[in-house]
Amino acid sequence: MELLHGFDVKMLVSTVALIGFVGLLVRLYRGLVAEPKRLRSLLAKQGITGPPQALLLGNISEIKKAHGRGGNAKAPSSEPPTSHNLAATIFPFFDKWRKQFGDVFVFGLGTTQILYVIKPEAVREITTCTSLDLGKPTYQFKQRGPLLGKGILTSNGASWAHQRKVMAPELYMEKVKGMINLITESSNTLVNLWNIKIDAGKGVADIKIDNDLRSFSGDVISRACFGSSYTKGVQIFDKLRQLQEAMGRKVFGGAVPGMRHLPTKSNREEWALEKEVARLILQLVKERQAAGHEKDLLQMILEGARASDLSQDAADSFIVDNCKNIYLAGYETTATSATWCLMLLASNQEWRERIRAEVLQVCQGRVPDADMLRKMKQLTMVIHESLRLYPPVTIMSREAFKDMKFGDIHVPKSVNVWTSVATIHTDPEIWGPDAYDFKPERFANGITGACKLPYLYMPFGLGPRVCLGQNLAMIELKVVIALIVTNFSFSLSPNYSHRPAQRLVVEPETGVDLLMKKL
Ligand code: HEM
Repeated sequence: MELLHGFDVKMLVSTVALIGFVGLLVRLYRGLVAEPKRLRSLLAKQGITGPPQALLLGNISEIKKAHGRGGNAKAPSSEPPTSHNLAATIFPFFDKWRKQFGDVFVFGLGTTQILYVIKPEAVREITTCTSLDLGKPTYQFKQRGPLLGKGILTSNGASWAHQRKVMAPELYMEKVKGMINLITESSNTLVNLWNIKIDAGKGVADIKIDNDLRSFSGDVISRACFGSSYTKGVQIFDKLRQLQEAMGRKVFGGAVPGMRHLPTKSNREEWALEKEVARLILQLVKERQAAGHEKDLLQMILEGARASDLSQDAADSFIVDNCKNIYLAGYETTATSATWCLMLLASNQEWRERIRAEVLQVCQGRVPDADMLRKMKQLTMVIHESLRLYPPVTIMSREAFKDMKFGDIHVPKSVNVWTSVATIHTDPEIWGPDAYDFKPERFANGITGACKLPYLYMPFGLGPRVCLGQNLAMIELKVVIALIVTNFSFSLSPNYSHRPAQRLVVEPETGVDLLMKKL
C-alpha cells in the first residue's frame, strides 16, 4: 500500500510536470510563431512587410550585431560630433530596413510585433492620440519591472490618468520657477567642484563631465522630489542608479520570455536592489508622516495615494513606484542632455562666445531668475538644437490595446508602434540639407520657424503623454549651462571619442572629456 501510494505520487508529479511542460510549449508556440504570423498576415494585407520573424529571438541578433554586446556602439564614429547622423549610428538596422521596406514596416522583437512608422501624418496621429486604448507598451513594464514598477511611465488607462493628475501641478511652470534657487545651488556645487579640479591641475583640467552632471541632476531631482529630506533622497537615487546600471547591462535581454524570473546572478542582484530601494523610500515616508506636512513632489504623491482608496500594500507601491519613475524620467535625461549640449558647445567657439555674452549681458552679475532665463534666447536656441541632434529618448513607443486606425494604417490589437525620434529629428526632407549640422540659428524664430512640420520636433514627446518635467528640465539646463559658460573656458579634450550609444537614453559611451580653465 505504502509502495503503491509512493508510485501514485510519483505518477501524479510526472503527469503534472508533463502537462506544465506541454502548456509551456504551446504558449511559446503561440507567442513566438502563431500570433506573429497572424499579425503579420493582417499587416501584409495592407502592403506592410518587414524583415522575417526569426523563430526564437525575433531580430534581436540583428540588433546586437549592429550594436555590439549589450546594445552599445562598437567603434568611435567617423563623423564629426557637430555634423552627425545619430540615427544611422545607433539604429543602422532601421535605416537598412527603411530602405528595403519603406516608411512603415513591421519587425519582431521577441514575442512582440513592432510597427515602425516614420510617415509624418501617421506619426502625428499616433503621438497625439488621446484614446486610452493606445498606451505605453506592456512589454516595457515586463522588461524593466524592477526599475519602473507600475508608476506613471509604464501605466495606462485610469491608473495613469490618476497619477498624472496627482503629479502634474507640482511641475507646472509656476512651481518650477520656485525651484530656480535650489537649481542654482546645485549648479554652484558643480562649479565649485570643477574649480577644485582646475586648481589641482594648476590652471587647466581634463574633466570627464558625465558623472558630475549626473550628480548635479540627481541633486536637483532629490531636492525637488524630497524637499528637506533630500540627503536621504540622494541615498535612494544612488541605489536606483545601481539598479539601472544592473538592468542597463541587458537592454534587450528582457525580451526573452521568462528570463527575468530565473534566479540568475544578475536577476538576484536586481531583486535585492529593488527591495532595498522600496525599504528606503517607505522608511522616509514614515519619518515624513511623523514630522508633519511639507509641500514637495513626495507630499503630492503621498496625498495622491491616500486619496485613491488603495489598500496599504497598493498605496505603498503607488508611492515607491512613482518616486522611482520621477527619478528615472528626470535624472539621466537631464544629465545627458547637458552633457551633449556642452560637448557641442566645446566643439563650437562661436556659439560658446555668443551665449556667454548673452548670459553676462542679461544677468549683470546677478543670480539668474525666471525673467532673466526667459530672456536668454540664444541659450534656448542652443539647447533646442542640442536636443534635436541628440534627443535622450530616441524611440516613442505605444501599444494598441484594441484594433486601431491611424490615417490609412490599420494597427491590429497588441501590435506596438515605434517612431524613431532620432531619424525624424535629422530628416533632410523636414529640416533641409544641413539637417545633421549643429546650427542653433535654425531656431531663431522658434520651433515653428526651424522646420516644415514643427510637430515633428519632439525631444519631450507629444500629446497626452508629453514629458511632465519639461519645464523643470529646460530651467535646469539653462541655469547649469549659463553658469558653466560664464565660469569656464572649455574645449573638447583629445581624449574625447565620439561614440553615442543607445542605453536607457542615448549616452556618450566613453563619456565627454573637456579641457577646462577658469575664466
Ligand atoms: C532633458 C530632459 C528630459 C527629456 C528629454 C525628457 C523626455 C521625455 C519623453 C520623450 C517622455 C515620453 C513621452 C512619450 O512617451 O510620449 C517623457 C515622459 C515623462 N517625463 Fe520627461 N524628459 C526630461 C526630463 C524630465 C524631468 C526633469 C522630469 C521630472 C521631474 C520628467 C518627468 C517625466 C514624466 C513623469 C513622464 C511621463 C509622462 C506620462 O507618461 O504621462 N522628465 N519625458
